[in-house]
Amino acid sequence: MRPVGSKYLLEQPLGRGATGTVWRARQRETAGAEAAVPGQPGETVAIKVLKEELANDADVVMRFLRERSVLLRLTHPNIVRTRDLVVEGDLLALVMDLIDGPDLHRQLRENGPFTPVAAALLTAQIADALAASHADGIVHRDLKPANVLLRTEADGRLHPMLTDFGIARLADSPGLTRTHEFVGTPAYVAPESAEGRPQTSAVDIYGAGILLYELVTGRPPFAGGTALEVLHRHLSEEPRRPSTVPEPLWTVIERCLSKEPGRRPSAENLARGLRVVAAGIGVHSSGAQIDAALGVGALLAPDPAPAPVPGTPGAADPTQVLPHNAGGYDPGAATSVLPHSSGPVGAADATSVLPHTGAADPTAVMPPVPPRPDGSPGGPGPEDPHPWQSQLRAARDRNEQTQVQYLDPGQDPLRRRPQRQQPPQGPPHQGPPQGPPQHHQPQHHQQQYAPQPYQQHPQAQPPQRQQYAPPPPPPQQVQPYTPPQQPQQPQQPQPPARQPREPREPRQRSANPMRIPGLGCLKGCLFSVVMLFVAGWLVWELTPLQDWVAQGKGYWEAIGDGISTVSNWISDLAGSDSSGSGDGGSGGTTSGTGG
Ligand SMILES: Nc1ncnc2c1ncn2[C@@H]1O[C@H](COP(=O)(O)OP(=O)(O)OP(=O)(O)O)[C@@H](O)[C@H]1O
Repeated sequence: MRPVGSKYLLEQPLGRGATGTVWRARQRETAGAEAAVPGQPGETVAIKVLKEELANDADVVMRFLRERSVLLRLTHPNIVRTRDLVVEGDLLALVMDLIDGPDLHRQLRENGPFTPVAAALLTAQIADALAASHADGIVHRDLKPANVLLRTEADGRLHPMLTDFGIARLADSPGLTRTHEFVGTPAYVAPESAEGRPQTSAVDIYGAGILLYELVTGRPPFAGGTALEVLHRHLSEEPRRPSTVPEPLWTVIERCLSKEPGRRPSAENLARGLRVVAAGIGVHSSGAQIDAALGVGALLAPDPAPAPVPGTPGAADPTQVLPHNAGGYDPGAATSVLPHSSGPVGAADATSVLPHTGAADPTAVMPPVPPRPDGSPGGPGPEDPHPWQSQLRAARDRNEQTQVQYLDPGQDPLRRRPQRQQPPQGPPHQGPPQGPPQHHQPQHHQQQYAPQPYQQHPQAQPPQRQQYAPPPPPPQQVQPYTPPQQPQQPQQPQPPARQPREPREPRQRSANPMRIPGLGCLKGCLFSVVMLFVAGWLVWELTPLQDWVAQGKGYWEAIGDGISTVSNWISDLAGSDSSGSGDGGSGGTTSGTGG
């Protein structure tokens, strides 16, 4: 057990993410006034120990200290409370309430999609949490199912709690972004983040829209073979409505996923709209509730003053106390996806950071941008392309290094998620199924909400408690990936031609020289002939065959002679035995006379 400061003891790792490892820990002594929750000795807590790369970055430490008060004051029934922040030597840690329950990502994998009503009500609670944090000027920036923990209430209901608030913000260090390594969750990245445009709290609404879509269908709307393909789809493709999603719920999802941040609803309006939708799509909904749900679009007004994300182009940072960076930080460098260091981490899935070679889930390590030709560390200058564009180029140079695929959760020892059936080796999932009736509808799991098939939607499936089996990948519908236009960019290098296969080593034969593979083979035949030859020679030499042949005897005659010789020899032997027993002294004479 490792101490964290003087007040906490790490007991057991609970899981590992891109920014650090979360531990179950125990409080040793009551924390001081600097902690939001002093706690009691013996109390169990969760502690996120930030990765060394973050802890060793002076800018992150500064930000950690500066934002301490912001993080500690953020309290809401749907937000995991940060109790304390520990800075000790090389260690940065966030002490949180321990939530005994799975995260939403795991819940989805184990139980399949939610019913539309359950998904709407759950997302409404997440929107409540966002509304509270946005009102405080805090943008989450990494909203996804893995960051929603589910606490089981006394009555069995699942209570969602948003976690990892401020982590993206802490990790958004100029020092780290200067190294040009980015980690992100492409499946949940808002178009403006992917493009490096100014970001506001609307990025969280986009994330909520993706999450809501995933809750009802079992998978995010934009997937692809590589992280870059996924990002490109966020920028260029409109999501398609799966037949299982009721119309009013689709109106909400569509507005959240608007490419234009200004069209997305505020978190508060999103929460309200989702509750109206949930009330209007149930089996017991009244006519008025149904009408209200159908008119939900009117409720989804955008936020007139969205909270800006500090450090993104054009965004002011209202909480800025210290100079953003003494080292000439280019804000443009921090605006891609969640910046972070490198390193393969357990997958699972969603936020998982995956090995460069591998592939996995909608989360991947963005490839590091190579240093500049002049050998400098590679920090972007004012004329340089946006980091994401550099990422594009680097990834294409590296060819397939940024591939993302679903990672077998069984390979992730930390998550220990159940095996997810991989779709057969077909094209990656390209969005929701559409068009003609589907034969493989995802099975909804019901949670604690009443199953309420949507009355307006004849195709809505009744929820069933069944083992989740993801639907097979729908037919490919996306155009081949083309990177964004870049007039100033030199011609992108073509991916290297496929290397010819190395010649195989000659096949190794068995080391056993005596092995006869079969009589049909030449070796076996030769060996058999040799054996017969040797056996014949031995018979010729060791038997009286030569004599018989010399005497010109026939075969049967020779056999008869042989038999009589043997029988004589036996009878002589028997005679000598009996005379030997009757007269021991004359035994030798009898034998000699007979001979
Ligand atoms: N307060 C908590 N109580 C109990 N378990 C937690 C708590 N916070 C996180 N966990 C668990 O720890 C694991 C790792 O959490 P973490 O937030 O590091 O992962 P992540 O969200 O996948 O990664 P990322 O850092 O990229 O967001 C998750 O499986 C989560 O369920």
